[in-house]
Amino acid sequence: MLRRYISYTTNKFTNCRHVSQSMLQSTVDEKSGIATVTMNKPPVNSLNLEFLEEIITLLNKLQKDKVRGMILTSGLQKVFCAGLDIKELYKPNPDRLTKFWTTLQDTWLSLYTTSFPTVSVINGHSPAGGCMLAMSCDYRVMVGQNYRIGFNEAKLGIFAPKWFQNTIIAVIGQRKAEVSLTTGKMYTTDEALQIGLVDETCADADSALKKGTHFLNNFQNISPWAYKMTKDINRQSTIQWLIDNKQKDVDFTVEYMQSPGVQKNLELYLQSLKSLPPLKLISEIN
Ligand SMILES: CC/C=C\C/C=C\CCC/C=C/CC(=O)SCCNC(=O)CCNC(=O)[C@H](O)C(C)(C)COP(=O)(O)OP(=O)(O)OC[C@H]1O[C@@H](n2cnc3c(N)ncnc32)[C@H](O)[C@@H]1OP(=O)(O)O
Repeated sequence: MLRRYISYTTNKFTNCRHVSQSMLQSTVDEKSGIATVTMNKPPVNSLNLEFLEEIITLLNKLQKDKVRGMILTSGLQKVFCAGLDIKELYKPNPDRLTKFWTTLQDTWLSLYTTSFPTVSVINGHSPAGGCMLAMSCDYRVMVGQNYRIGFNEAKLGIFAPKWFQNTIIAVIGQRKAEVSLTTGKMYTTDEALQIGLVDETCADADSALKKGTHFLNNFQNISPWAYKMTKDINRQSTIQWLIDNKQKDVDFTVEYMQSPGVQKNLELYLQSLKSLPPLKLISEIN
């Protein structure tokens, strides 16, 4: 297990509080109370067990600190988040896979039900679980024209669980979600804006952070209680479904992922990741 550490410092010149874990950096602006959380797990911010555990720990901390909002972004050059770490799914140890999937459910529950508003600034490619991370925030701003976003699970020969699909339906609607999930299409920034996968686009990361802050400022005069109750009621059926079916979802996934057909598909996909030239894969799957 990676050595993990958390440190808290306050910078007296910028009035920002920094929380640094090994794969996540968080800076809270003292004046606005907005936390900027930067994912930094090279090469591609893939979601493995330890990374998910860090995300949950940080969300709990931000909740305890009563931040007013959070912006989630990436510190990497061209990837927001490459989705689930495929190494957690390929030739898995059943005990670890059980823990991984349970932690994934808990991460989603924590992020989807935060007591503070959340924005993702998508400053790089964002396939599958990476797109889901963005969908689980309240608002999305995508940067530039060079990146792709979408749900390419079908291209890996796997499918997204019900709670995952319902989260997408809540954002883009049933029909678009079905087409998007069954075709595995990866969208350009403009296409993503057009189908409602993202709320705004802009040329550079700085402007995207400003747009994110602008969205969070909408809540300055909204009671945190009214915000949280409204969000809970809106998202209740999907959240409740997962709470009621957590164990079933884990048992099914652990069995399904270990089946020979799924393992063969993942093996072929991992090989294609290695053999294709940089970024070819994402463009191939458009
Ligand atoms: C709150 C919870 C949120 C969400 C989750 C909820 C539910 C999830 C349930 C649904 C299931 C989802 C399934 C998935 O997410 S599977 C993952 C799908 N991801 C992909 O298909 C991305 C594949 N990667 C790429 O297309 C490119 O790597 C990318 C465009 C991202 C970056 O290209 P670049 O040229 O910059 O880098 P590469 O040379 O391709 O990669 C560098 C090394 O990283 C390895 N890699 C890439 N992606 C992954 C990954 N997802 N998992 C593990 N490893 C990955 C790649 O193999 C390279 O490795 P080395 O060759 O250097 O060893």
